[in-house]
Amino acid sequence: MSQGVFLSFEGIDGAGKSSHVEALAQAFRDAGRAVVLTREPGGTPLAEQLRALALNAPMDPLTEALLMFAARRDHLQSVIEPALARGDVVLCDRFTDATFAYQGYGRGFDLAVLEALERWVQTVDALPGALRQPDLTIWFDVPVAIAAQRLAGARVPDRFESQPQAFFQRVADGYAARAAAQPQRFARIDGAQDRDAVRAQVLAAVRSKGML
Ligand SMILES: Nc1ncnc2c1ncn2[C@@H]1O[C@H](COP(=O)(O)OP(=O)(O)O)[C@@H](O)[C@H]1O
Ligand SMILES: Cc1cn([C@H]2C[C@H](O)[C@@H](COP(=O)(O)OP(=O)(O)O)O2)c(=O)[nH]c1=O
Repeated sequence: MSQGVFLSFEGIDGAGKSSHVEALAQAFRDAGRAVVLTREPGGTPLAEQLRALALNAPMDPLTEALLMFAARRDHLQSVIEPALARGDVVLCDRFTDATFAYQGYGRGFDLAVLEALERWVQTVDALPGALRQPDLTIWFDVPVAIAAQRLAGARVPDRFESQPQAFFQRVADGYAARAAAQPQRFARIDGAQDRDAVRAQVLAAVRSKGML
């Protein structure tokens, strides 16, 4: 049986990540792997309900962080852990780095509290003494102005997408800080390139880790 693989995709809104998750899923399927394509917040019926609240209802930063982690716990227990136990490839559009980047750096919420919640939520039976983390995080790094340009007119903005560029600059700085702190887990993609170049860079990053 193959070993389970857990990949997450991160970046500010409009960075272009969602456009590439499906292409990568197909590459894994072509290589004979079973793929679970999922997203956060969301990925289970309960977590999708929490997503709708988190993205649309006004709330304070602690409530927002708790909803993100509540959704994550359900998602881990119901979808991600069973998939990894089966040996599947899990491709997750955002994971905990998004909580640090958006709630922590973007909203200015206490990073130590987020770390405590992360410990509670990502402690799983399969990993005694360790936390569940992605094996690889594909980080789409794009200047804030380019991401805003891509989003303009593309869809109706939610509570996050309607934030000012200064918010997204803090979120982007948050991703950069996390990537610098854990360089072995992050693959930085230059998301300002055209789609074909971005796709090639994503595939190369995954191949260089021996996952494909
Ligand atoms: N490399 C790219 N160049 C130009 N536009 C892009 C590129 N990648 C995605 N887009 C467009 O930018 C918008 C946001 O892309 P999306 O994949 O939804 O971003 P995200 O999931 O990171 O928010 C979409 O309209 C998409 O078609
Ligand atoms: C997972 C997660 C997402 N978010 C935000 C980032 C995005 O603005 C939003 C939804 O993410 P996403 O699914 O990437 O949005 P879209 O499909 O519209 O591109 O939720 C957080 O603030 N914290 C989190 O922990």
